[in-house]
Amino acid sequence: TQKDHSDLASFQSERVCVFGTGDLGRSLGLRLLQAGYGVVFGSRRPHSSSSLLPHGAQVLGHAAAAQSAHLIFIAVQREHYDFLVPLANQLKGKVLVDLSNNLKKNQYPEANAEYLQSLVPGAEVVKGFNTLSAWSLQNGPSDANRQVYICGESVEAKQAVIAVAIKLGFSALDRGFLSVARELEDFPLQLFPQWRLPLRIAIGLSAAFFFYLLIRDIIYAYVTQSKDISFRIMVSLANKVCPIVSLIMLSLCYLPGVLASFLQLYRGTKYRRFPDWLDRWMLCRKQLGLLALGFAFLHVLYTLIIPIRYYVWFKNRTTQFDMTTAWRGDSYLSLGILGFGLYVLLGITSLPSVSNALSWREFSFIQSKLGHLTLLLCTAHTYLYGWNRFLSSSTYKWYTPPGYMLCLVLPSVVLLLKLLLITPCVDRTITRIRQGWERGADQRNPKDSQPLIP
Ligand SMILES: NC(=O)C1=CN([C@@H]2O[C@H](COP(=O)(O)OP(=O)(O)OC[C@H]3O[C@@H](n4cnc5c(N)ncnc54)[C@H](OP(=O)(O)O)[C@@H]3O)[C@@H](O)[C@H]2O)C=CC1
Ligand SMILES: [Cu+2]
Repeated sequence: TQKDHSDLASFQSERVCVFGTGDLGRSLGLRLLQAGYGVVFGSRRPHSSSSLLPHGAQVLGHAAAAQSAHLIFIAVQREHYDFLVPLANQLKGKVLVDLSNNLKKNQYPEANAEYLQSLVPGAEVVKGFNTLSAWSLQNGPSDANRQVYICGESVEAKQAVIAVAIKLGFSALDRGFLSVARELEDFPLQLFPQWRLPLRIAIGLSAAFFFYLLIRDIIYAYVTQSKDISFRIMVSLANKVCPIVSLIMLSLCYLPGVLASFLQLYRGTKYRRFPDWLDRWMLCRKQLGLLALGFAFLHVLYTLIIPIRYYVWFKNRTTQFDMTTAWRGDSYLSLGILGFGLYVLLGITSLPSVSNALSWREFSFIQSKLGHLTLLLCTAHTYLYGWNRFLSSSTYKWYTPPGYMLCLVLPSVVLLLKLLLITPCVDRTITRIRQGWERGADQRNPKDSQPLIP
């Protein structure tokens, strides 16, 4: 008869339950049906449910739906979770998958999944799938969106959820116990976390140098000589800000490594953690470097358009050709080009797909040796530029270039420190420290030789 027939059908395909018939519930139900699962929706109004529900799914009240499956996806906002409390009996021993996200970080004292577990202590709560969107679920997993993260206390419950995820075409990563849920709930809210500090530095430096140069070059000229050269803001000023910020950020990218080496040298051991600020700084070196590359790129573009500018074309002067100036001008341009070429190489090798193909030694050769060489070339390029500009020009006074000198201090310091580090005797000591051969460390305190950072 009819009933036997439907029982047989449900016996063949494993049944999964979805609470909530909203956007996410419907998309998830559709994917589950397509993957060959039987889907039972649990809804507050099972009889007046919308026509949007995927074809082939059953809709029941929450209690009845819960009894029909072992695995229940909770596609309902956290605010409404208390409807589950009266269902405690039906939910006993079931696996509840918490899919929920919050609108902002630390919106609630405990993670949504932990809250759910406290409401329904008899069930096994698994956090997961919350990094997907309803939209991507409907379209099926794409390359960029294949990974789902799960966590929970019970291994069996997680296994059951992972099996479903794999059948839906995702790869699931078990992140551990339910205490990780908060971290998973923060994932969708993250906004370029490693980029935040480098971006702030870039914006801060750009703004500072922009206003400094605005006052120094344009307002100063206007006040003292009542000369209006405000048009220079667009290209000349931008083309000063870009290389300055780029050079400083490149130095900031190499400074922490140098500082870390000196710290190890001073402490005489590698078995102690770096201070927090240094750790954080080391972790955003890649972003600092890439932003520096971006500014260098802008500087190149701005420089390339100089010959087609009206202003340059207009003051097409005819003076005596000076060989020395020509040499100096060409060398500084050439150094800039070489520096930029290496800069681009550094940027390319920092891409995960490229750096994965390099051995550790190749990677550190490029990022450290060639990196410092890049810094050296760019610094030399800047020095030569200044020499051309200030020393050989009669219109400039000795006090003209403080802004320019300012941006040279940092790279020069980094390079000098690096030079000190690669002198043979210091280098040998550092190698000894890094290989863990410390003077009598084992005799002093055996614990000293236990690495703190595994
Ligand atoms: N939409 C998305 O792309 C994603 C959503 N999520 C999470 O999934 C959850 C659901 O999101 P979404 O589907 O977009 O939300 P919707 O508002 O579209 O749907 C929520 C559903 O929950 C049910 N519901 C609402 N109020 C109550 C209540 N008081 N008691 C019981 N059930 C109720 C309703 O189903 P019914 O009327 O059938 O009872 C409703 O359709 C949220 O926690 C969200 O953070 C996570 C990742 C992505
Ligand atoms: Cu330059």
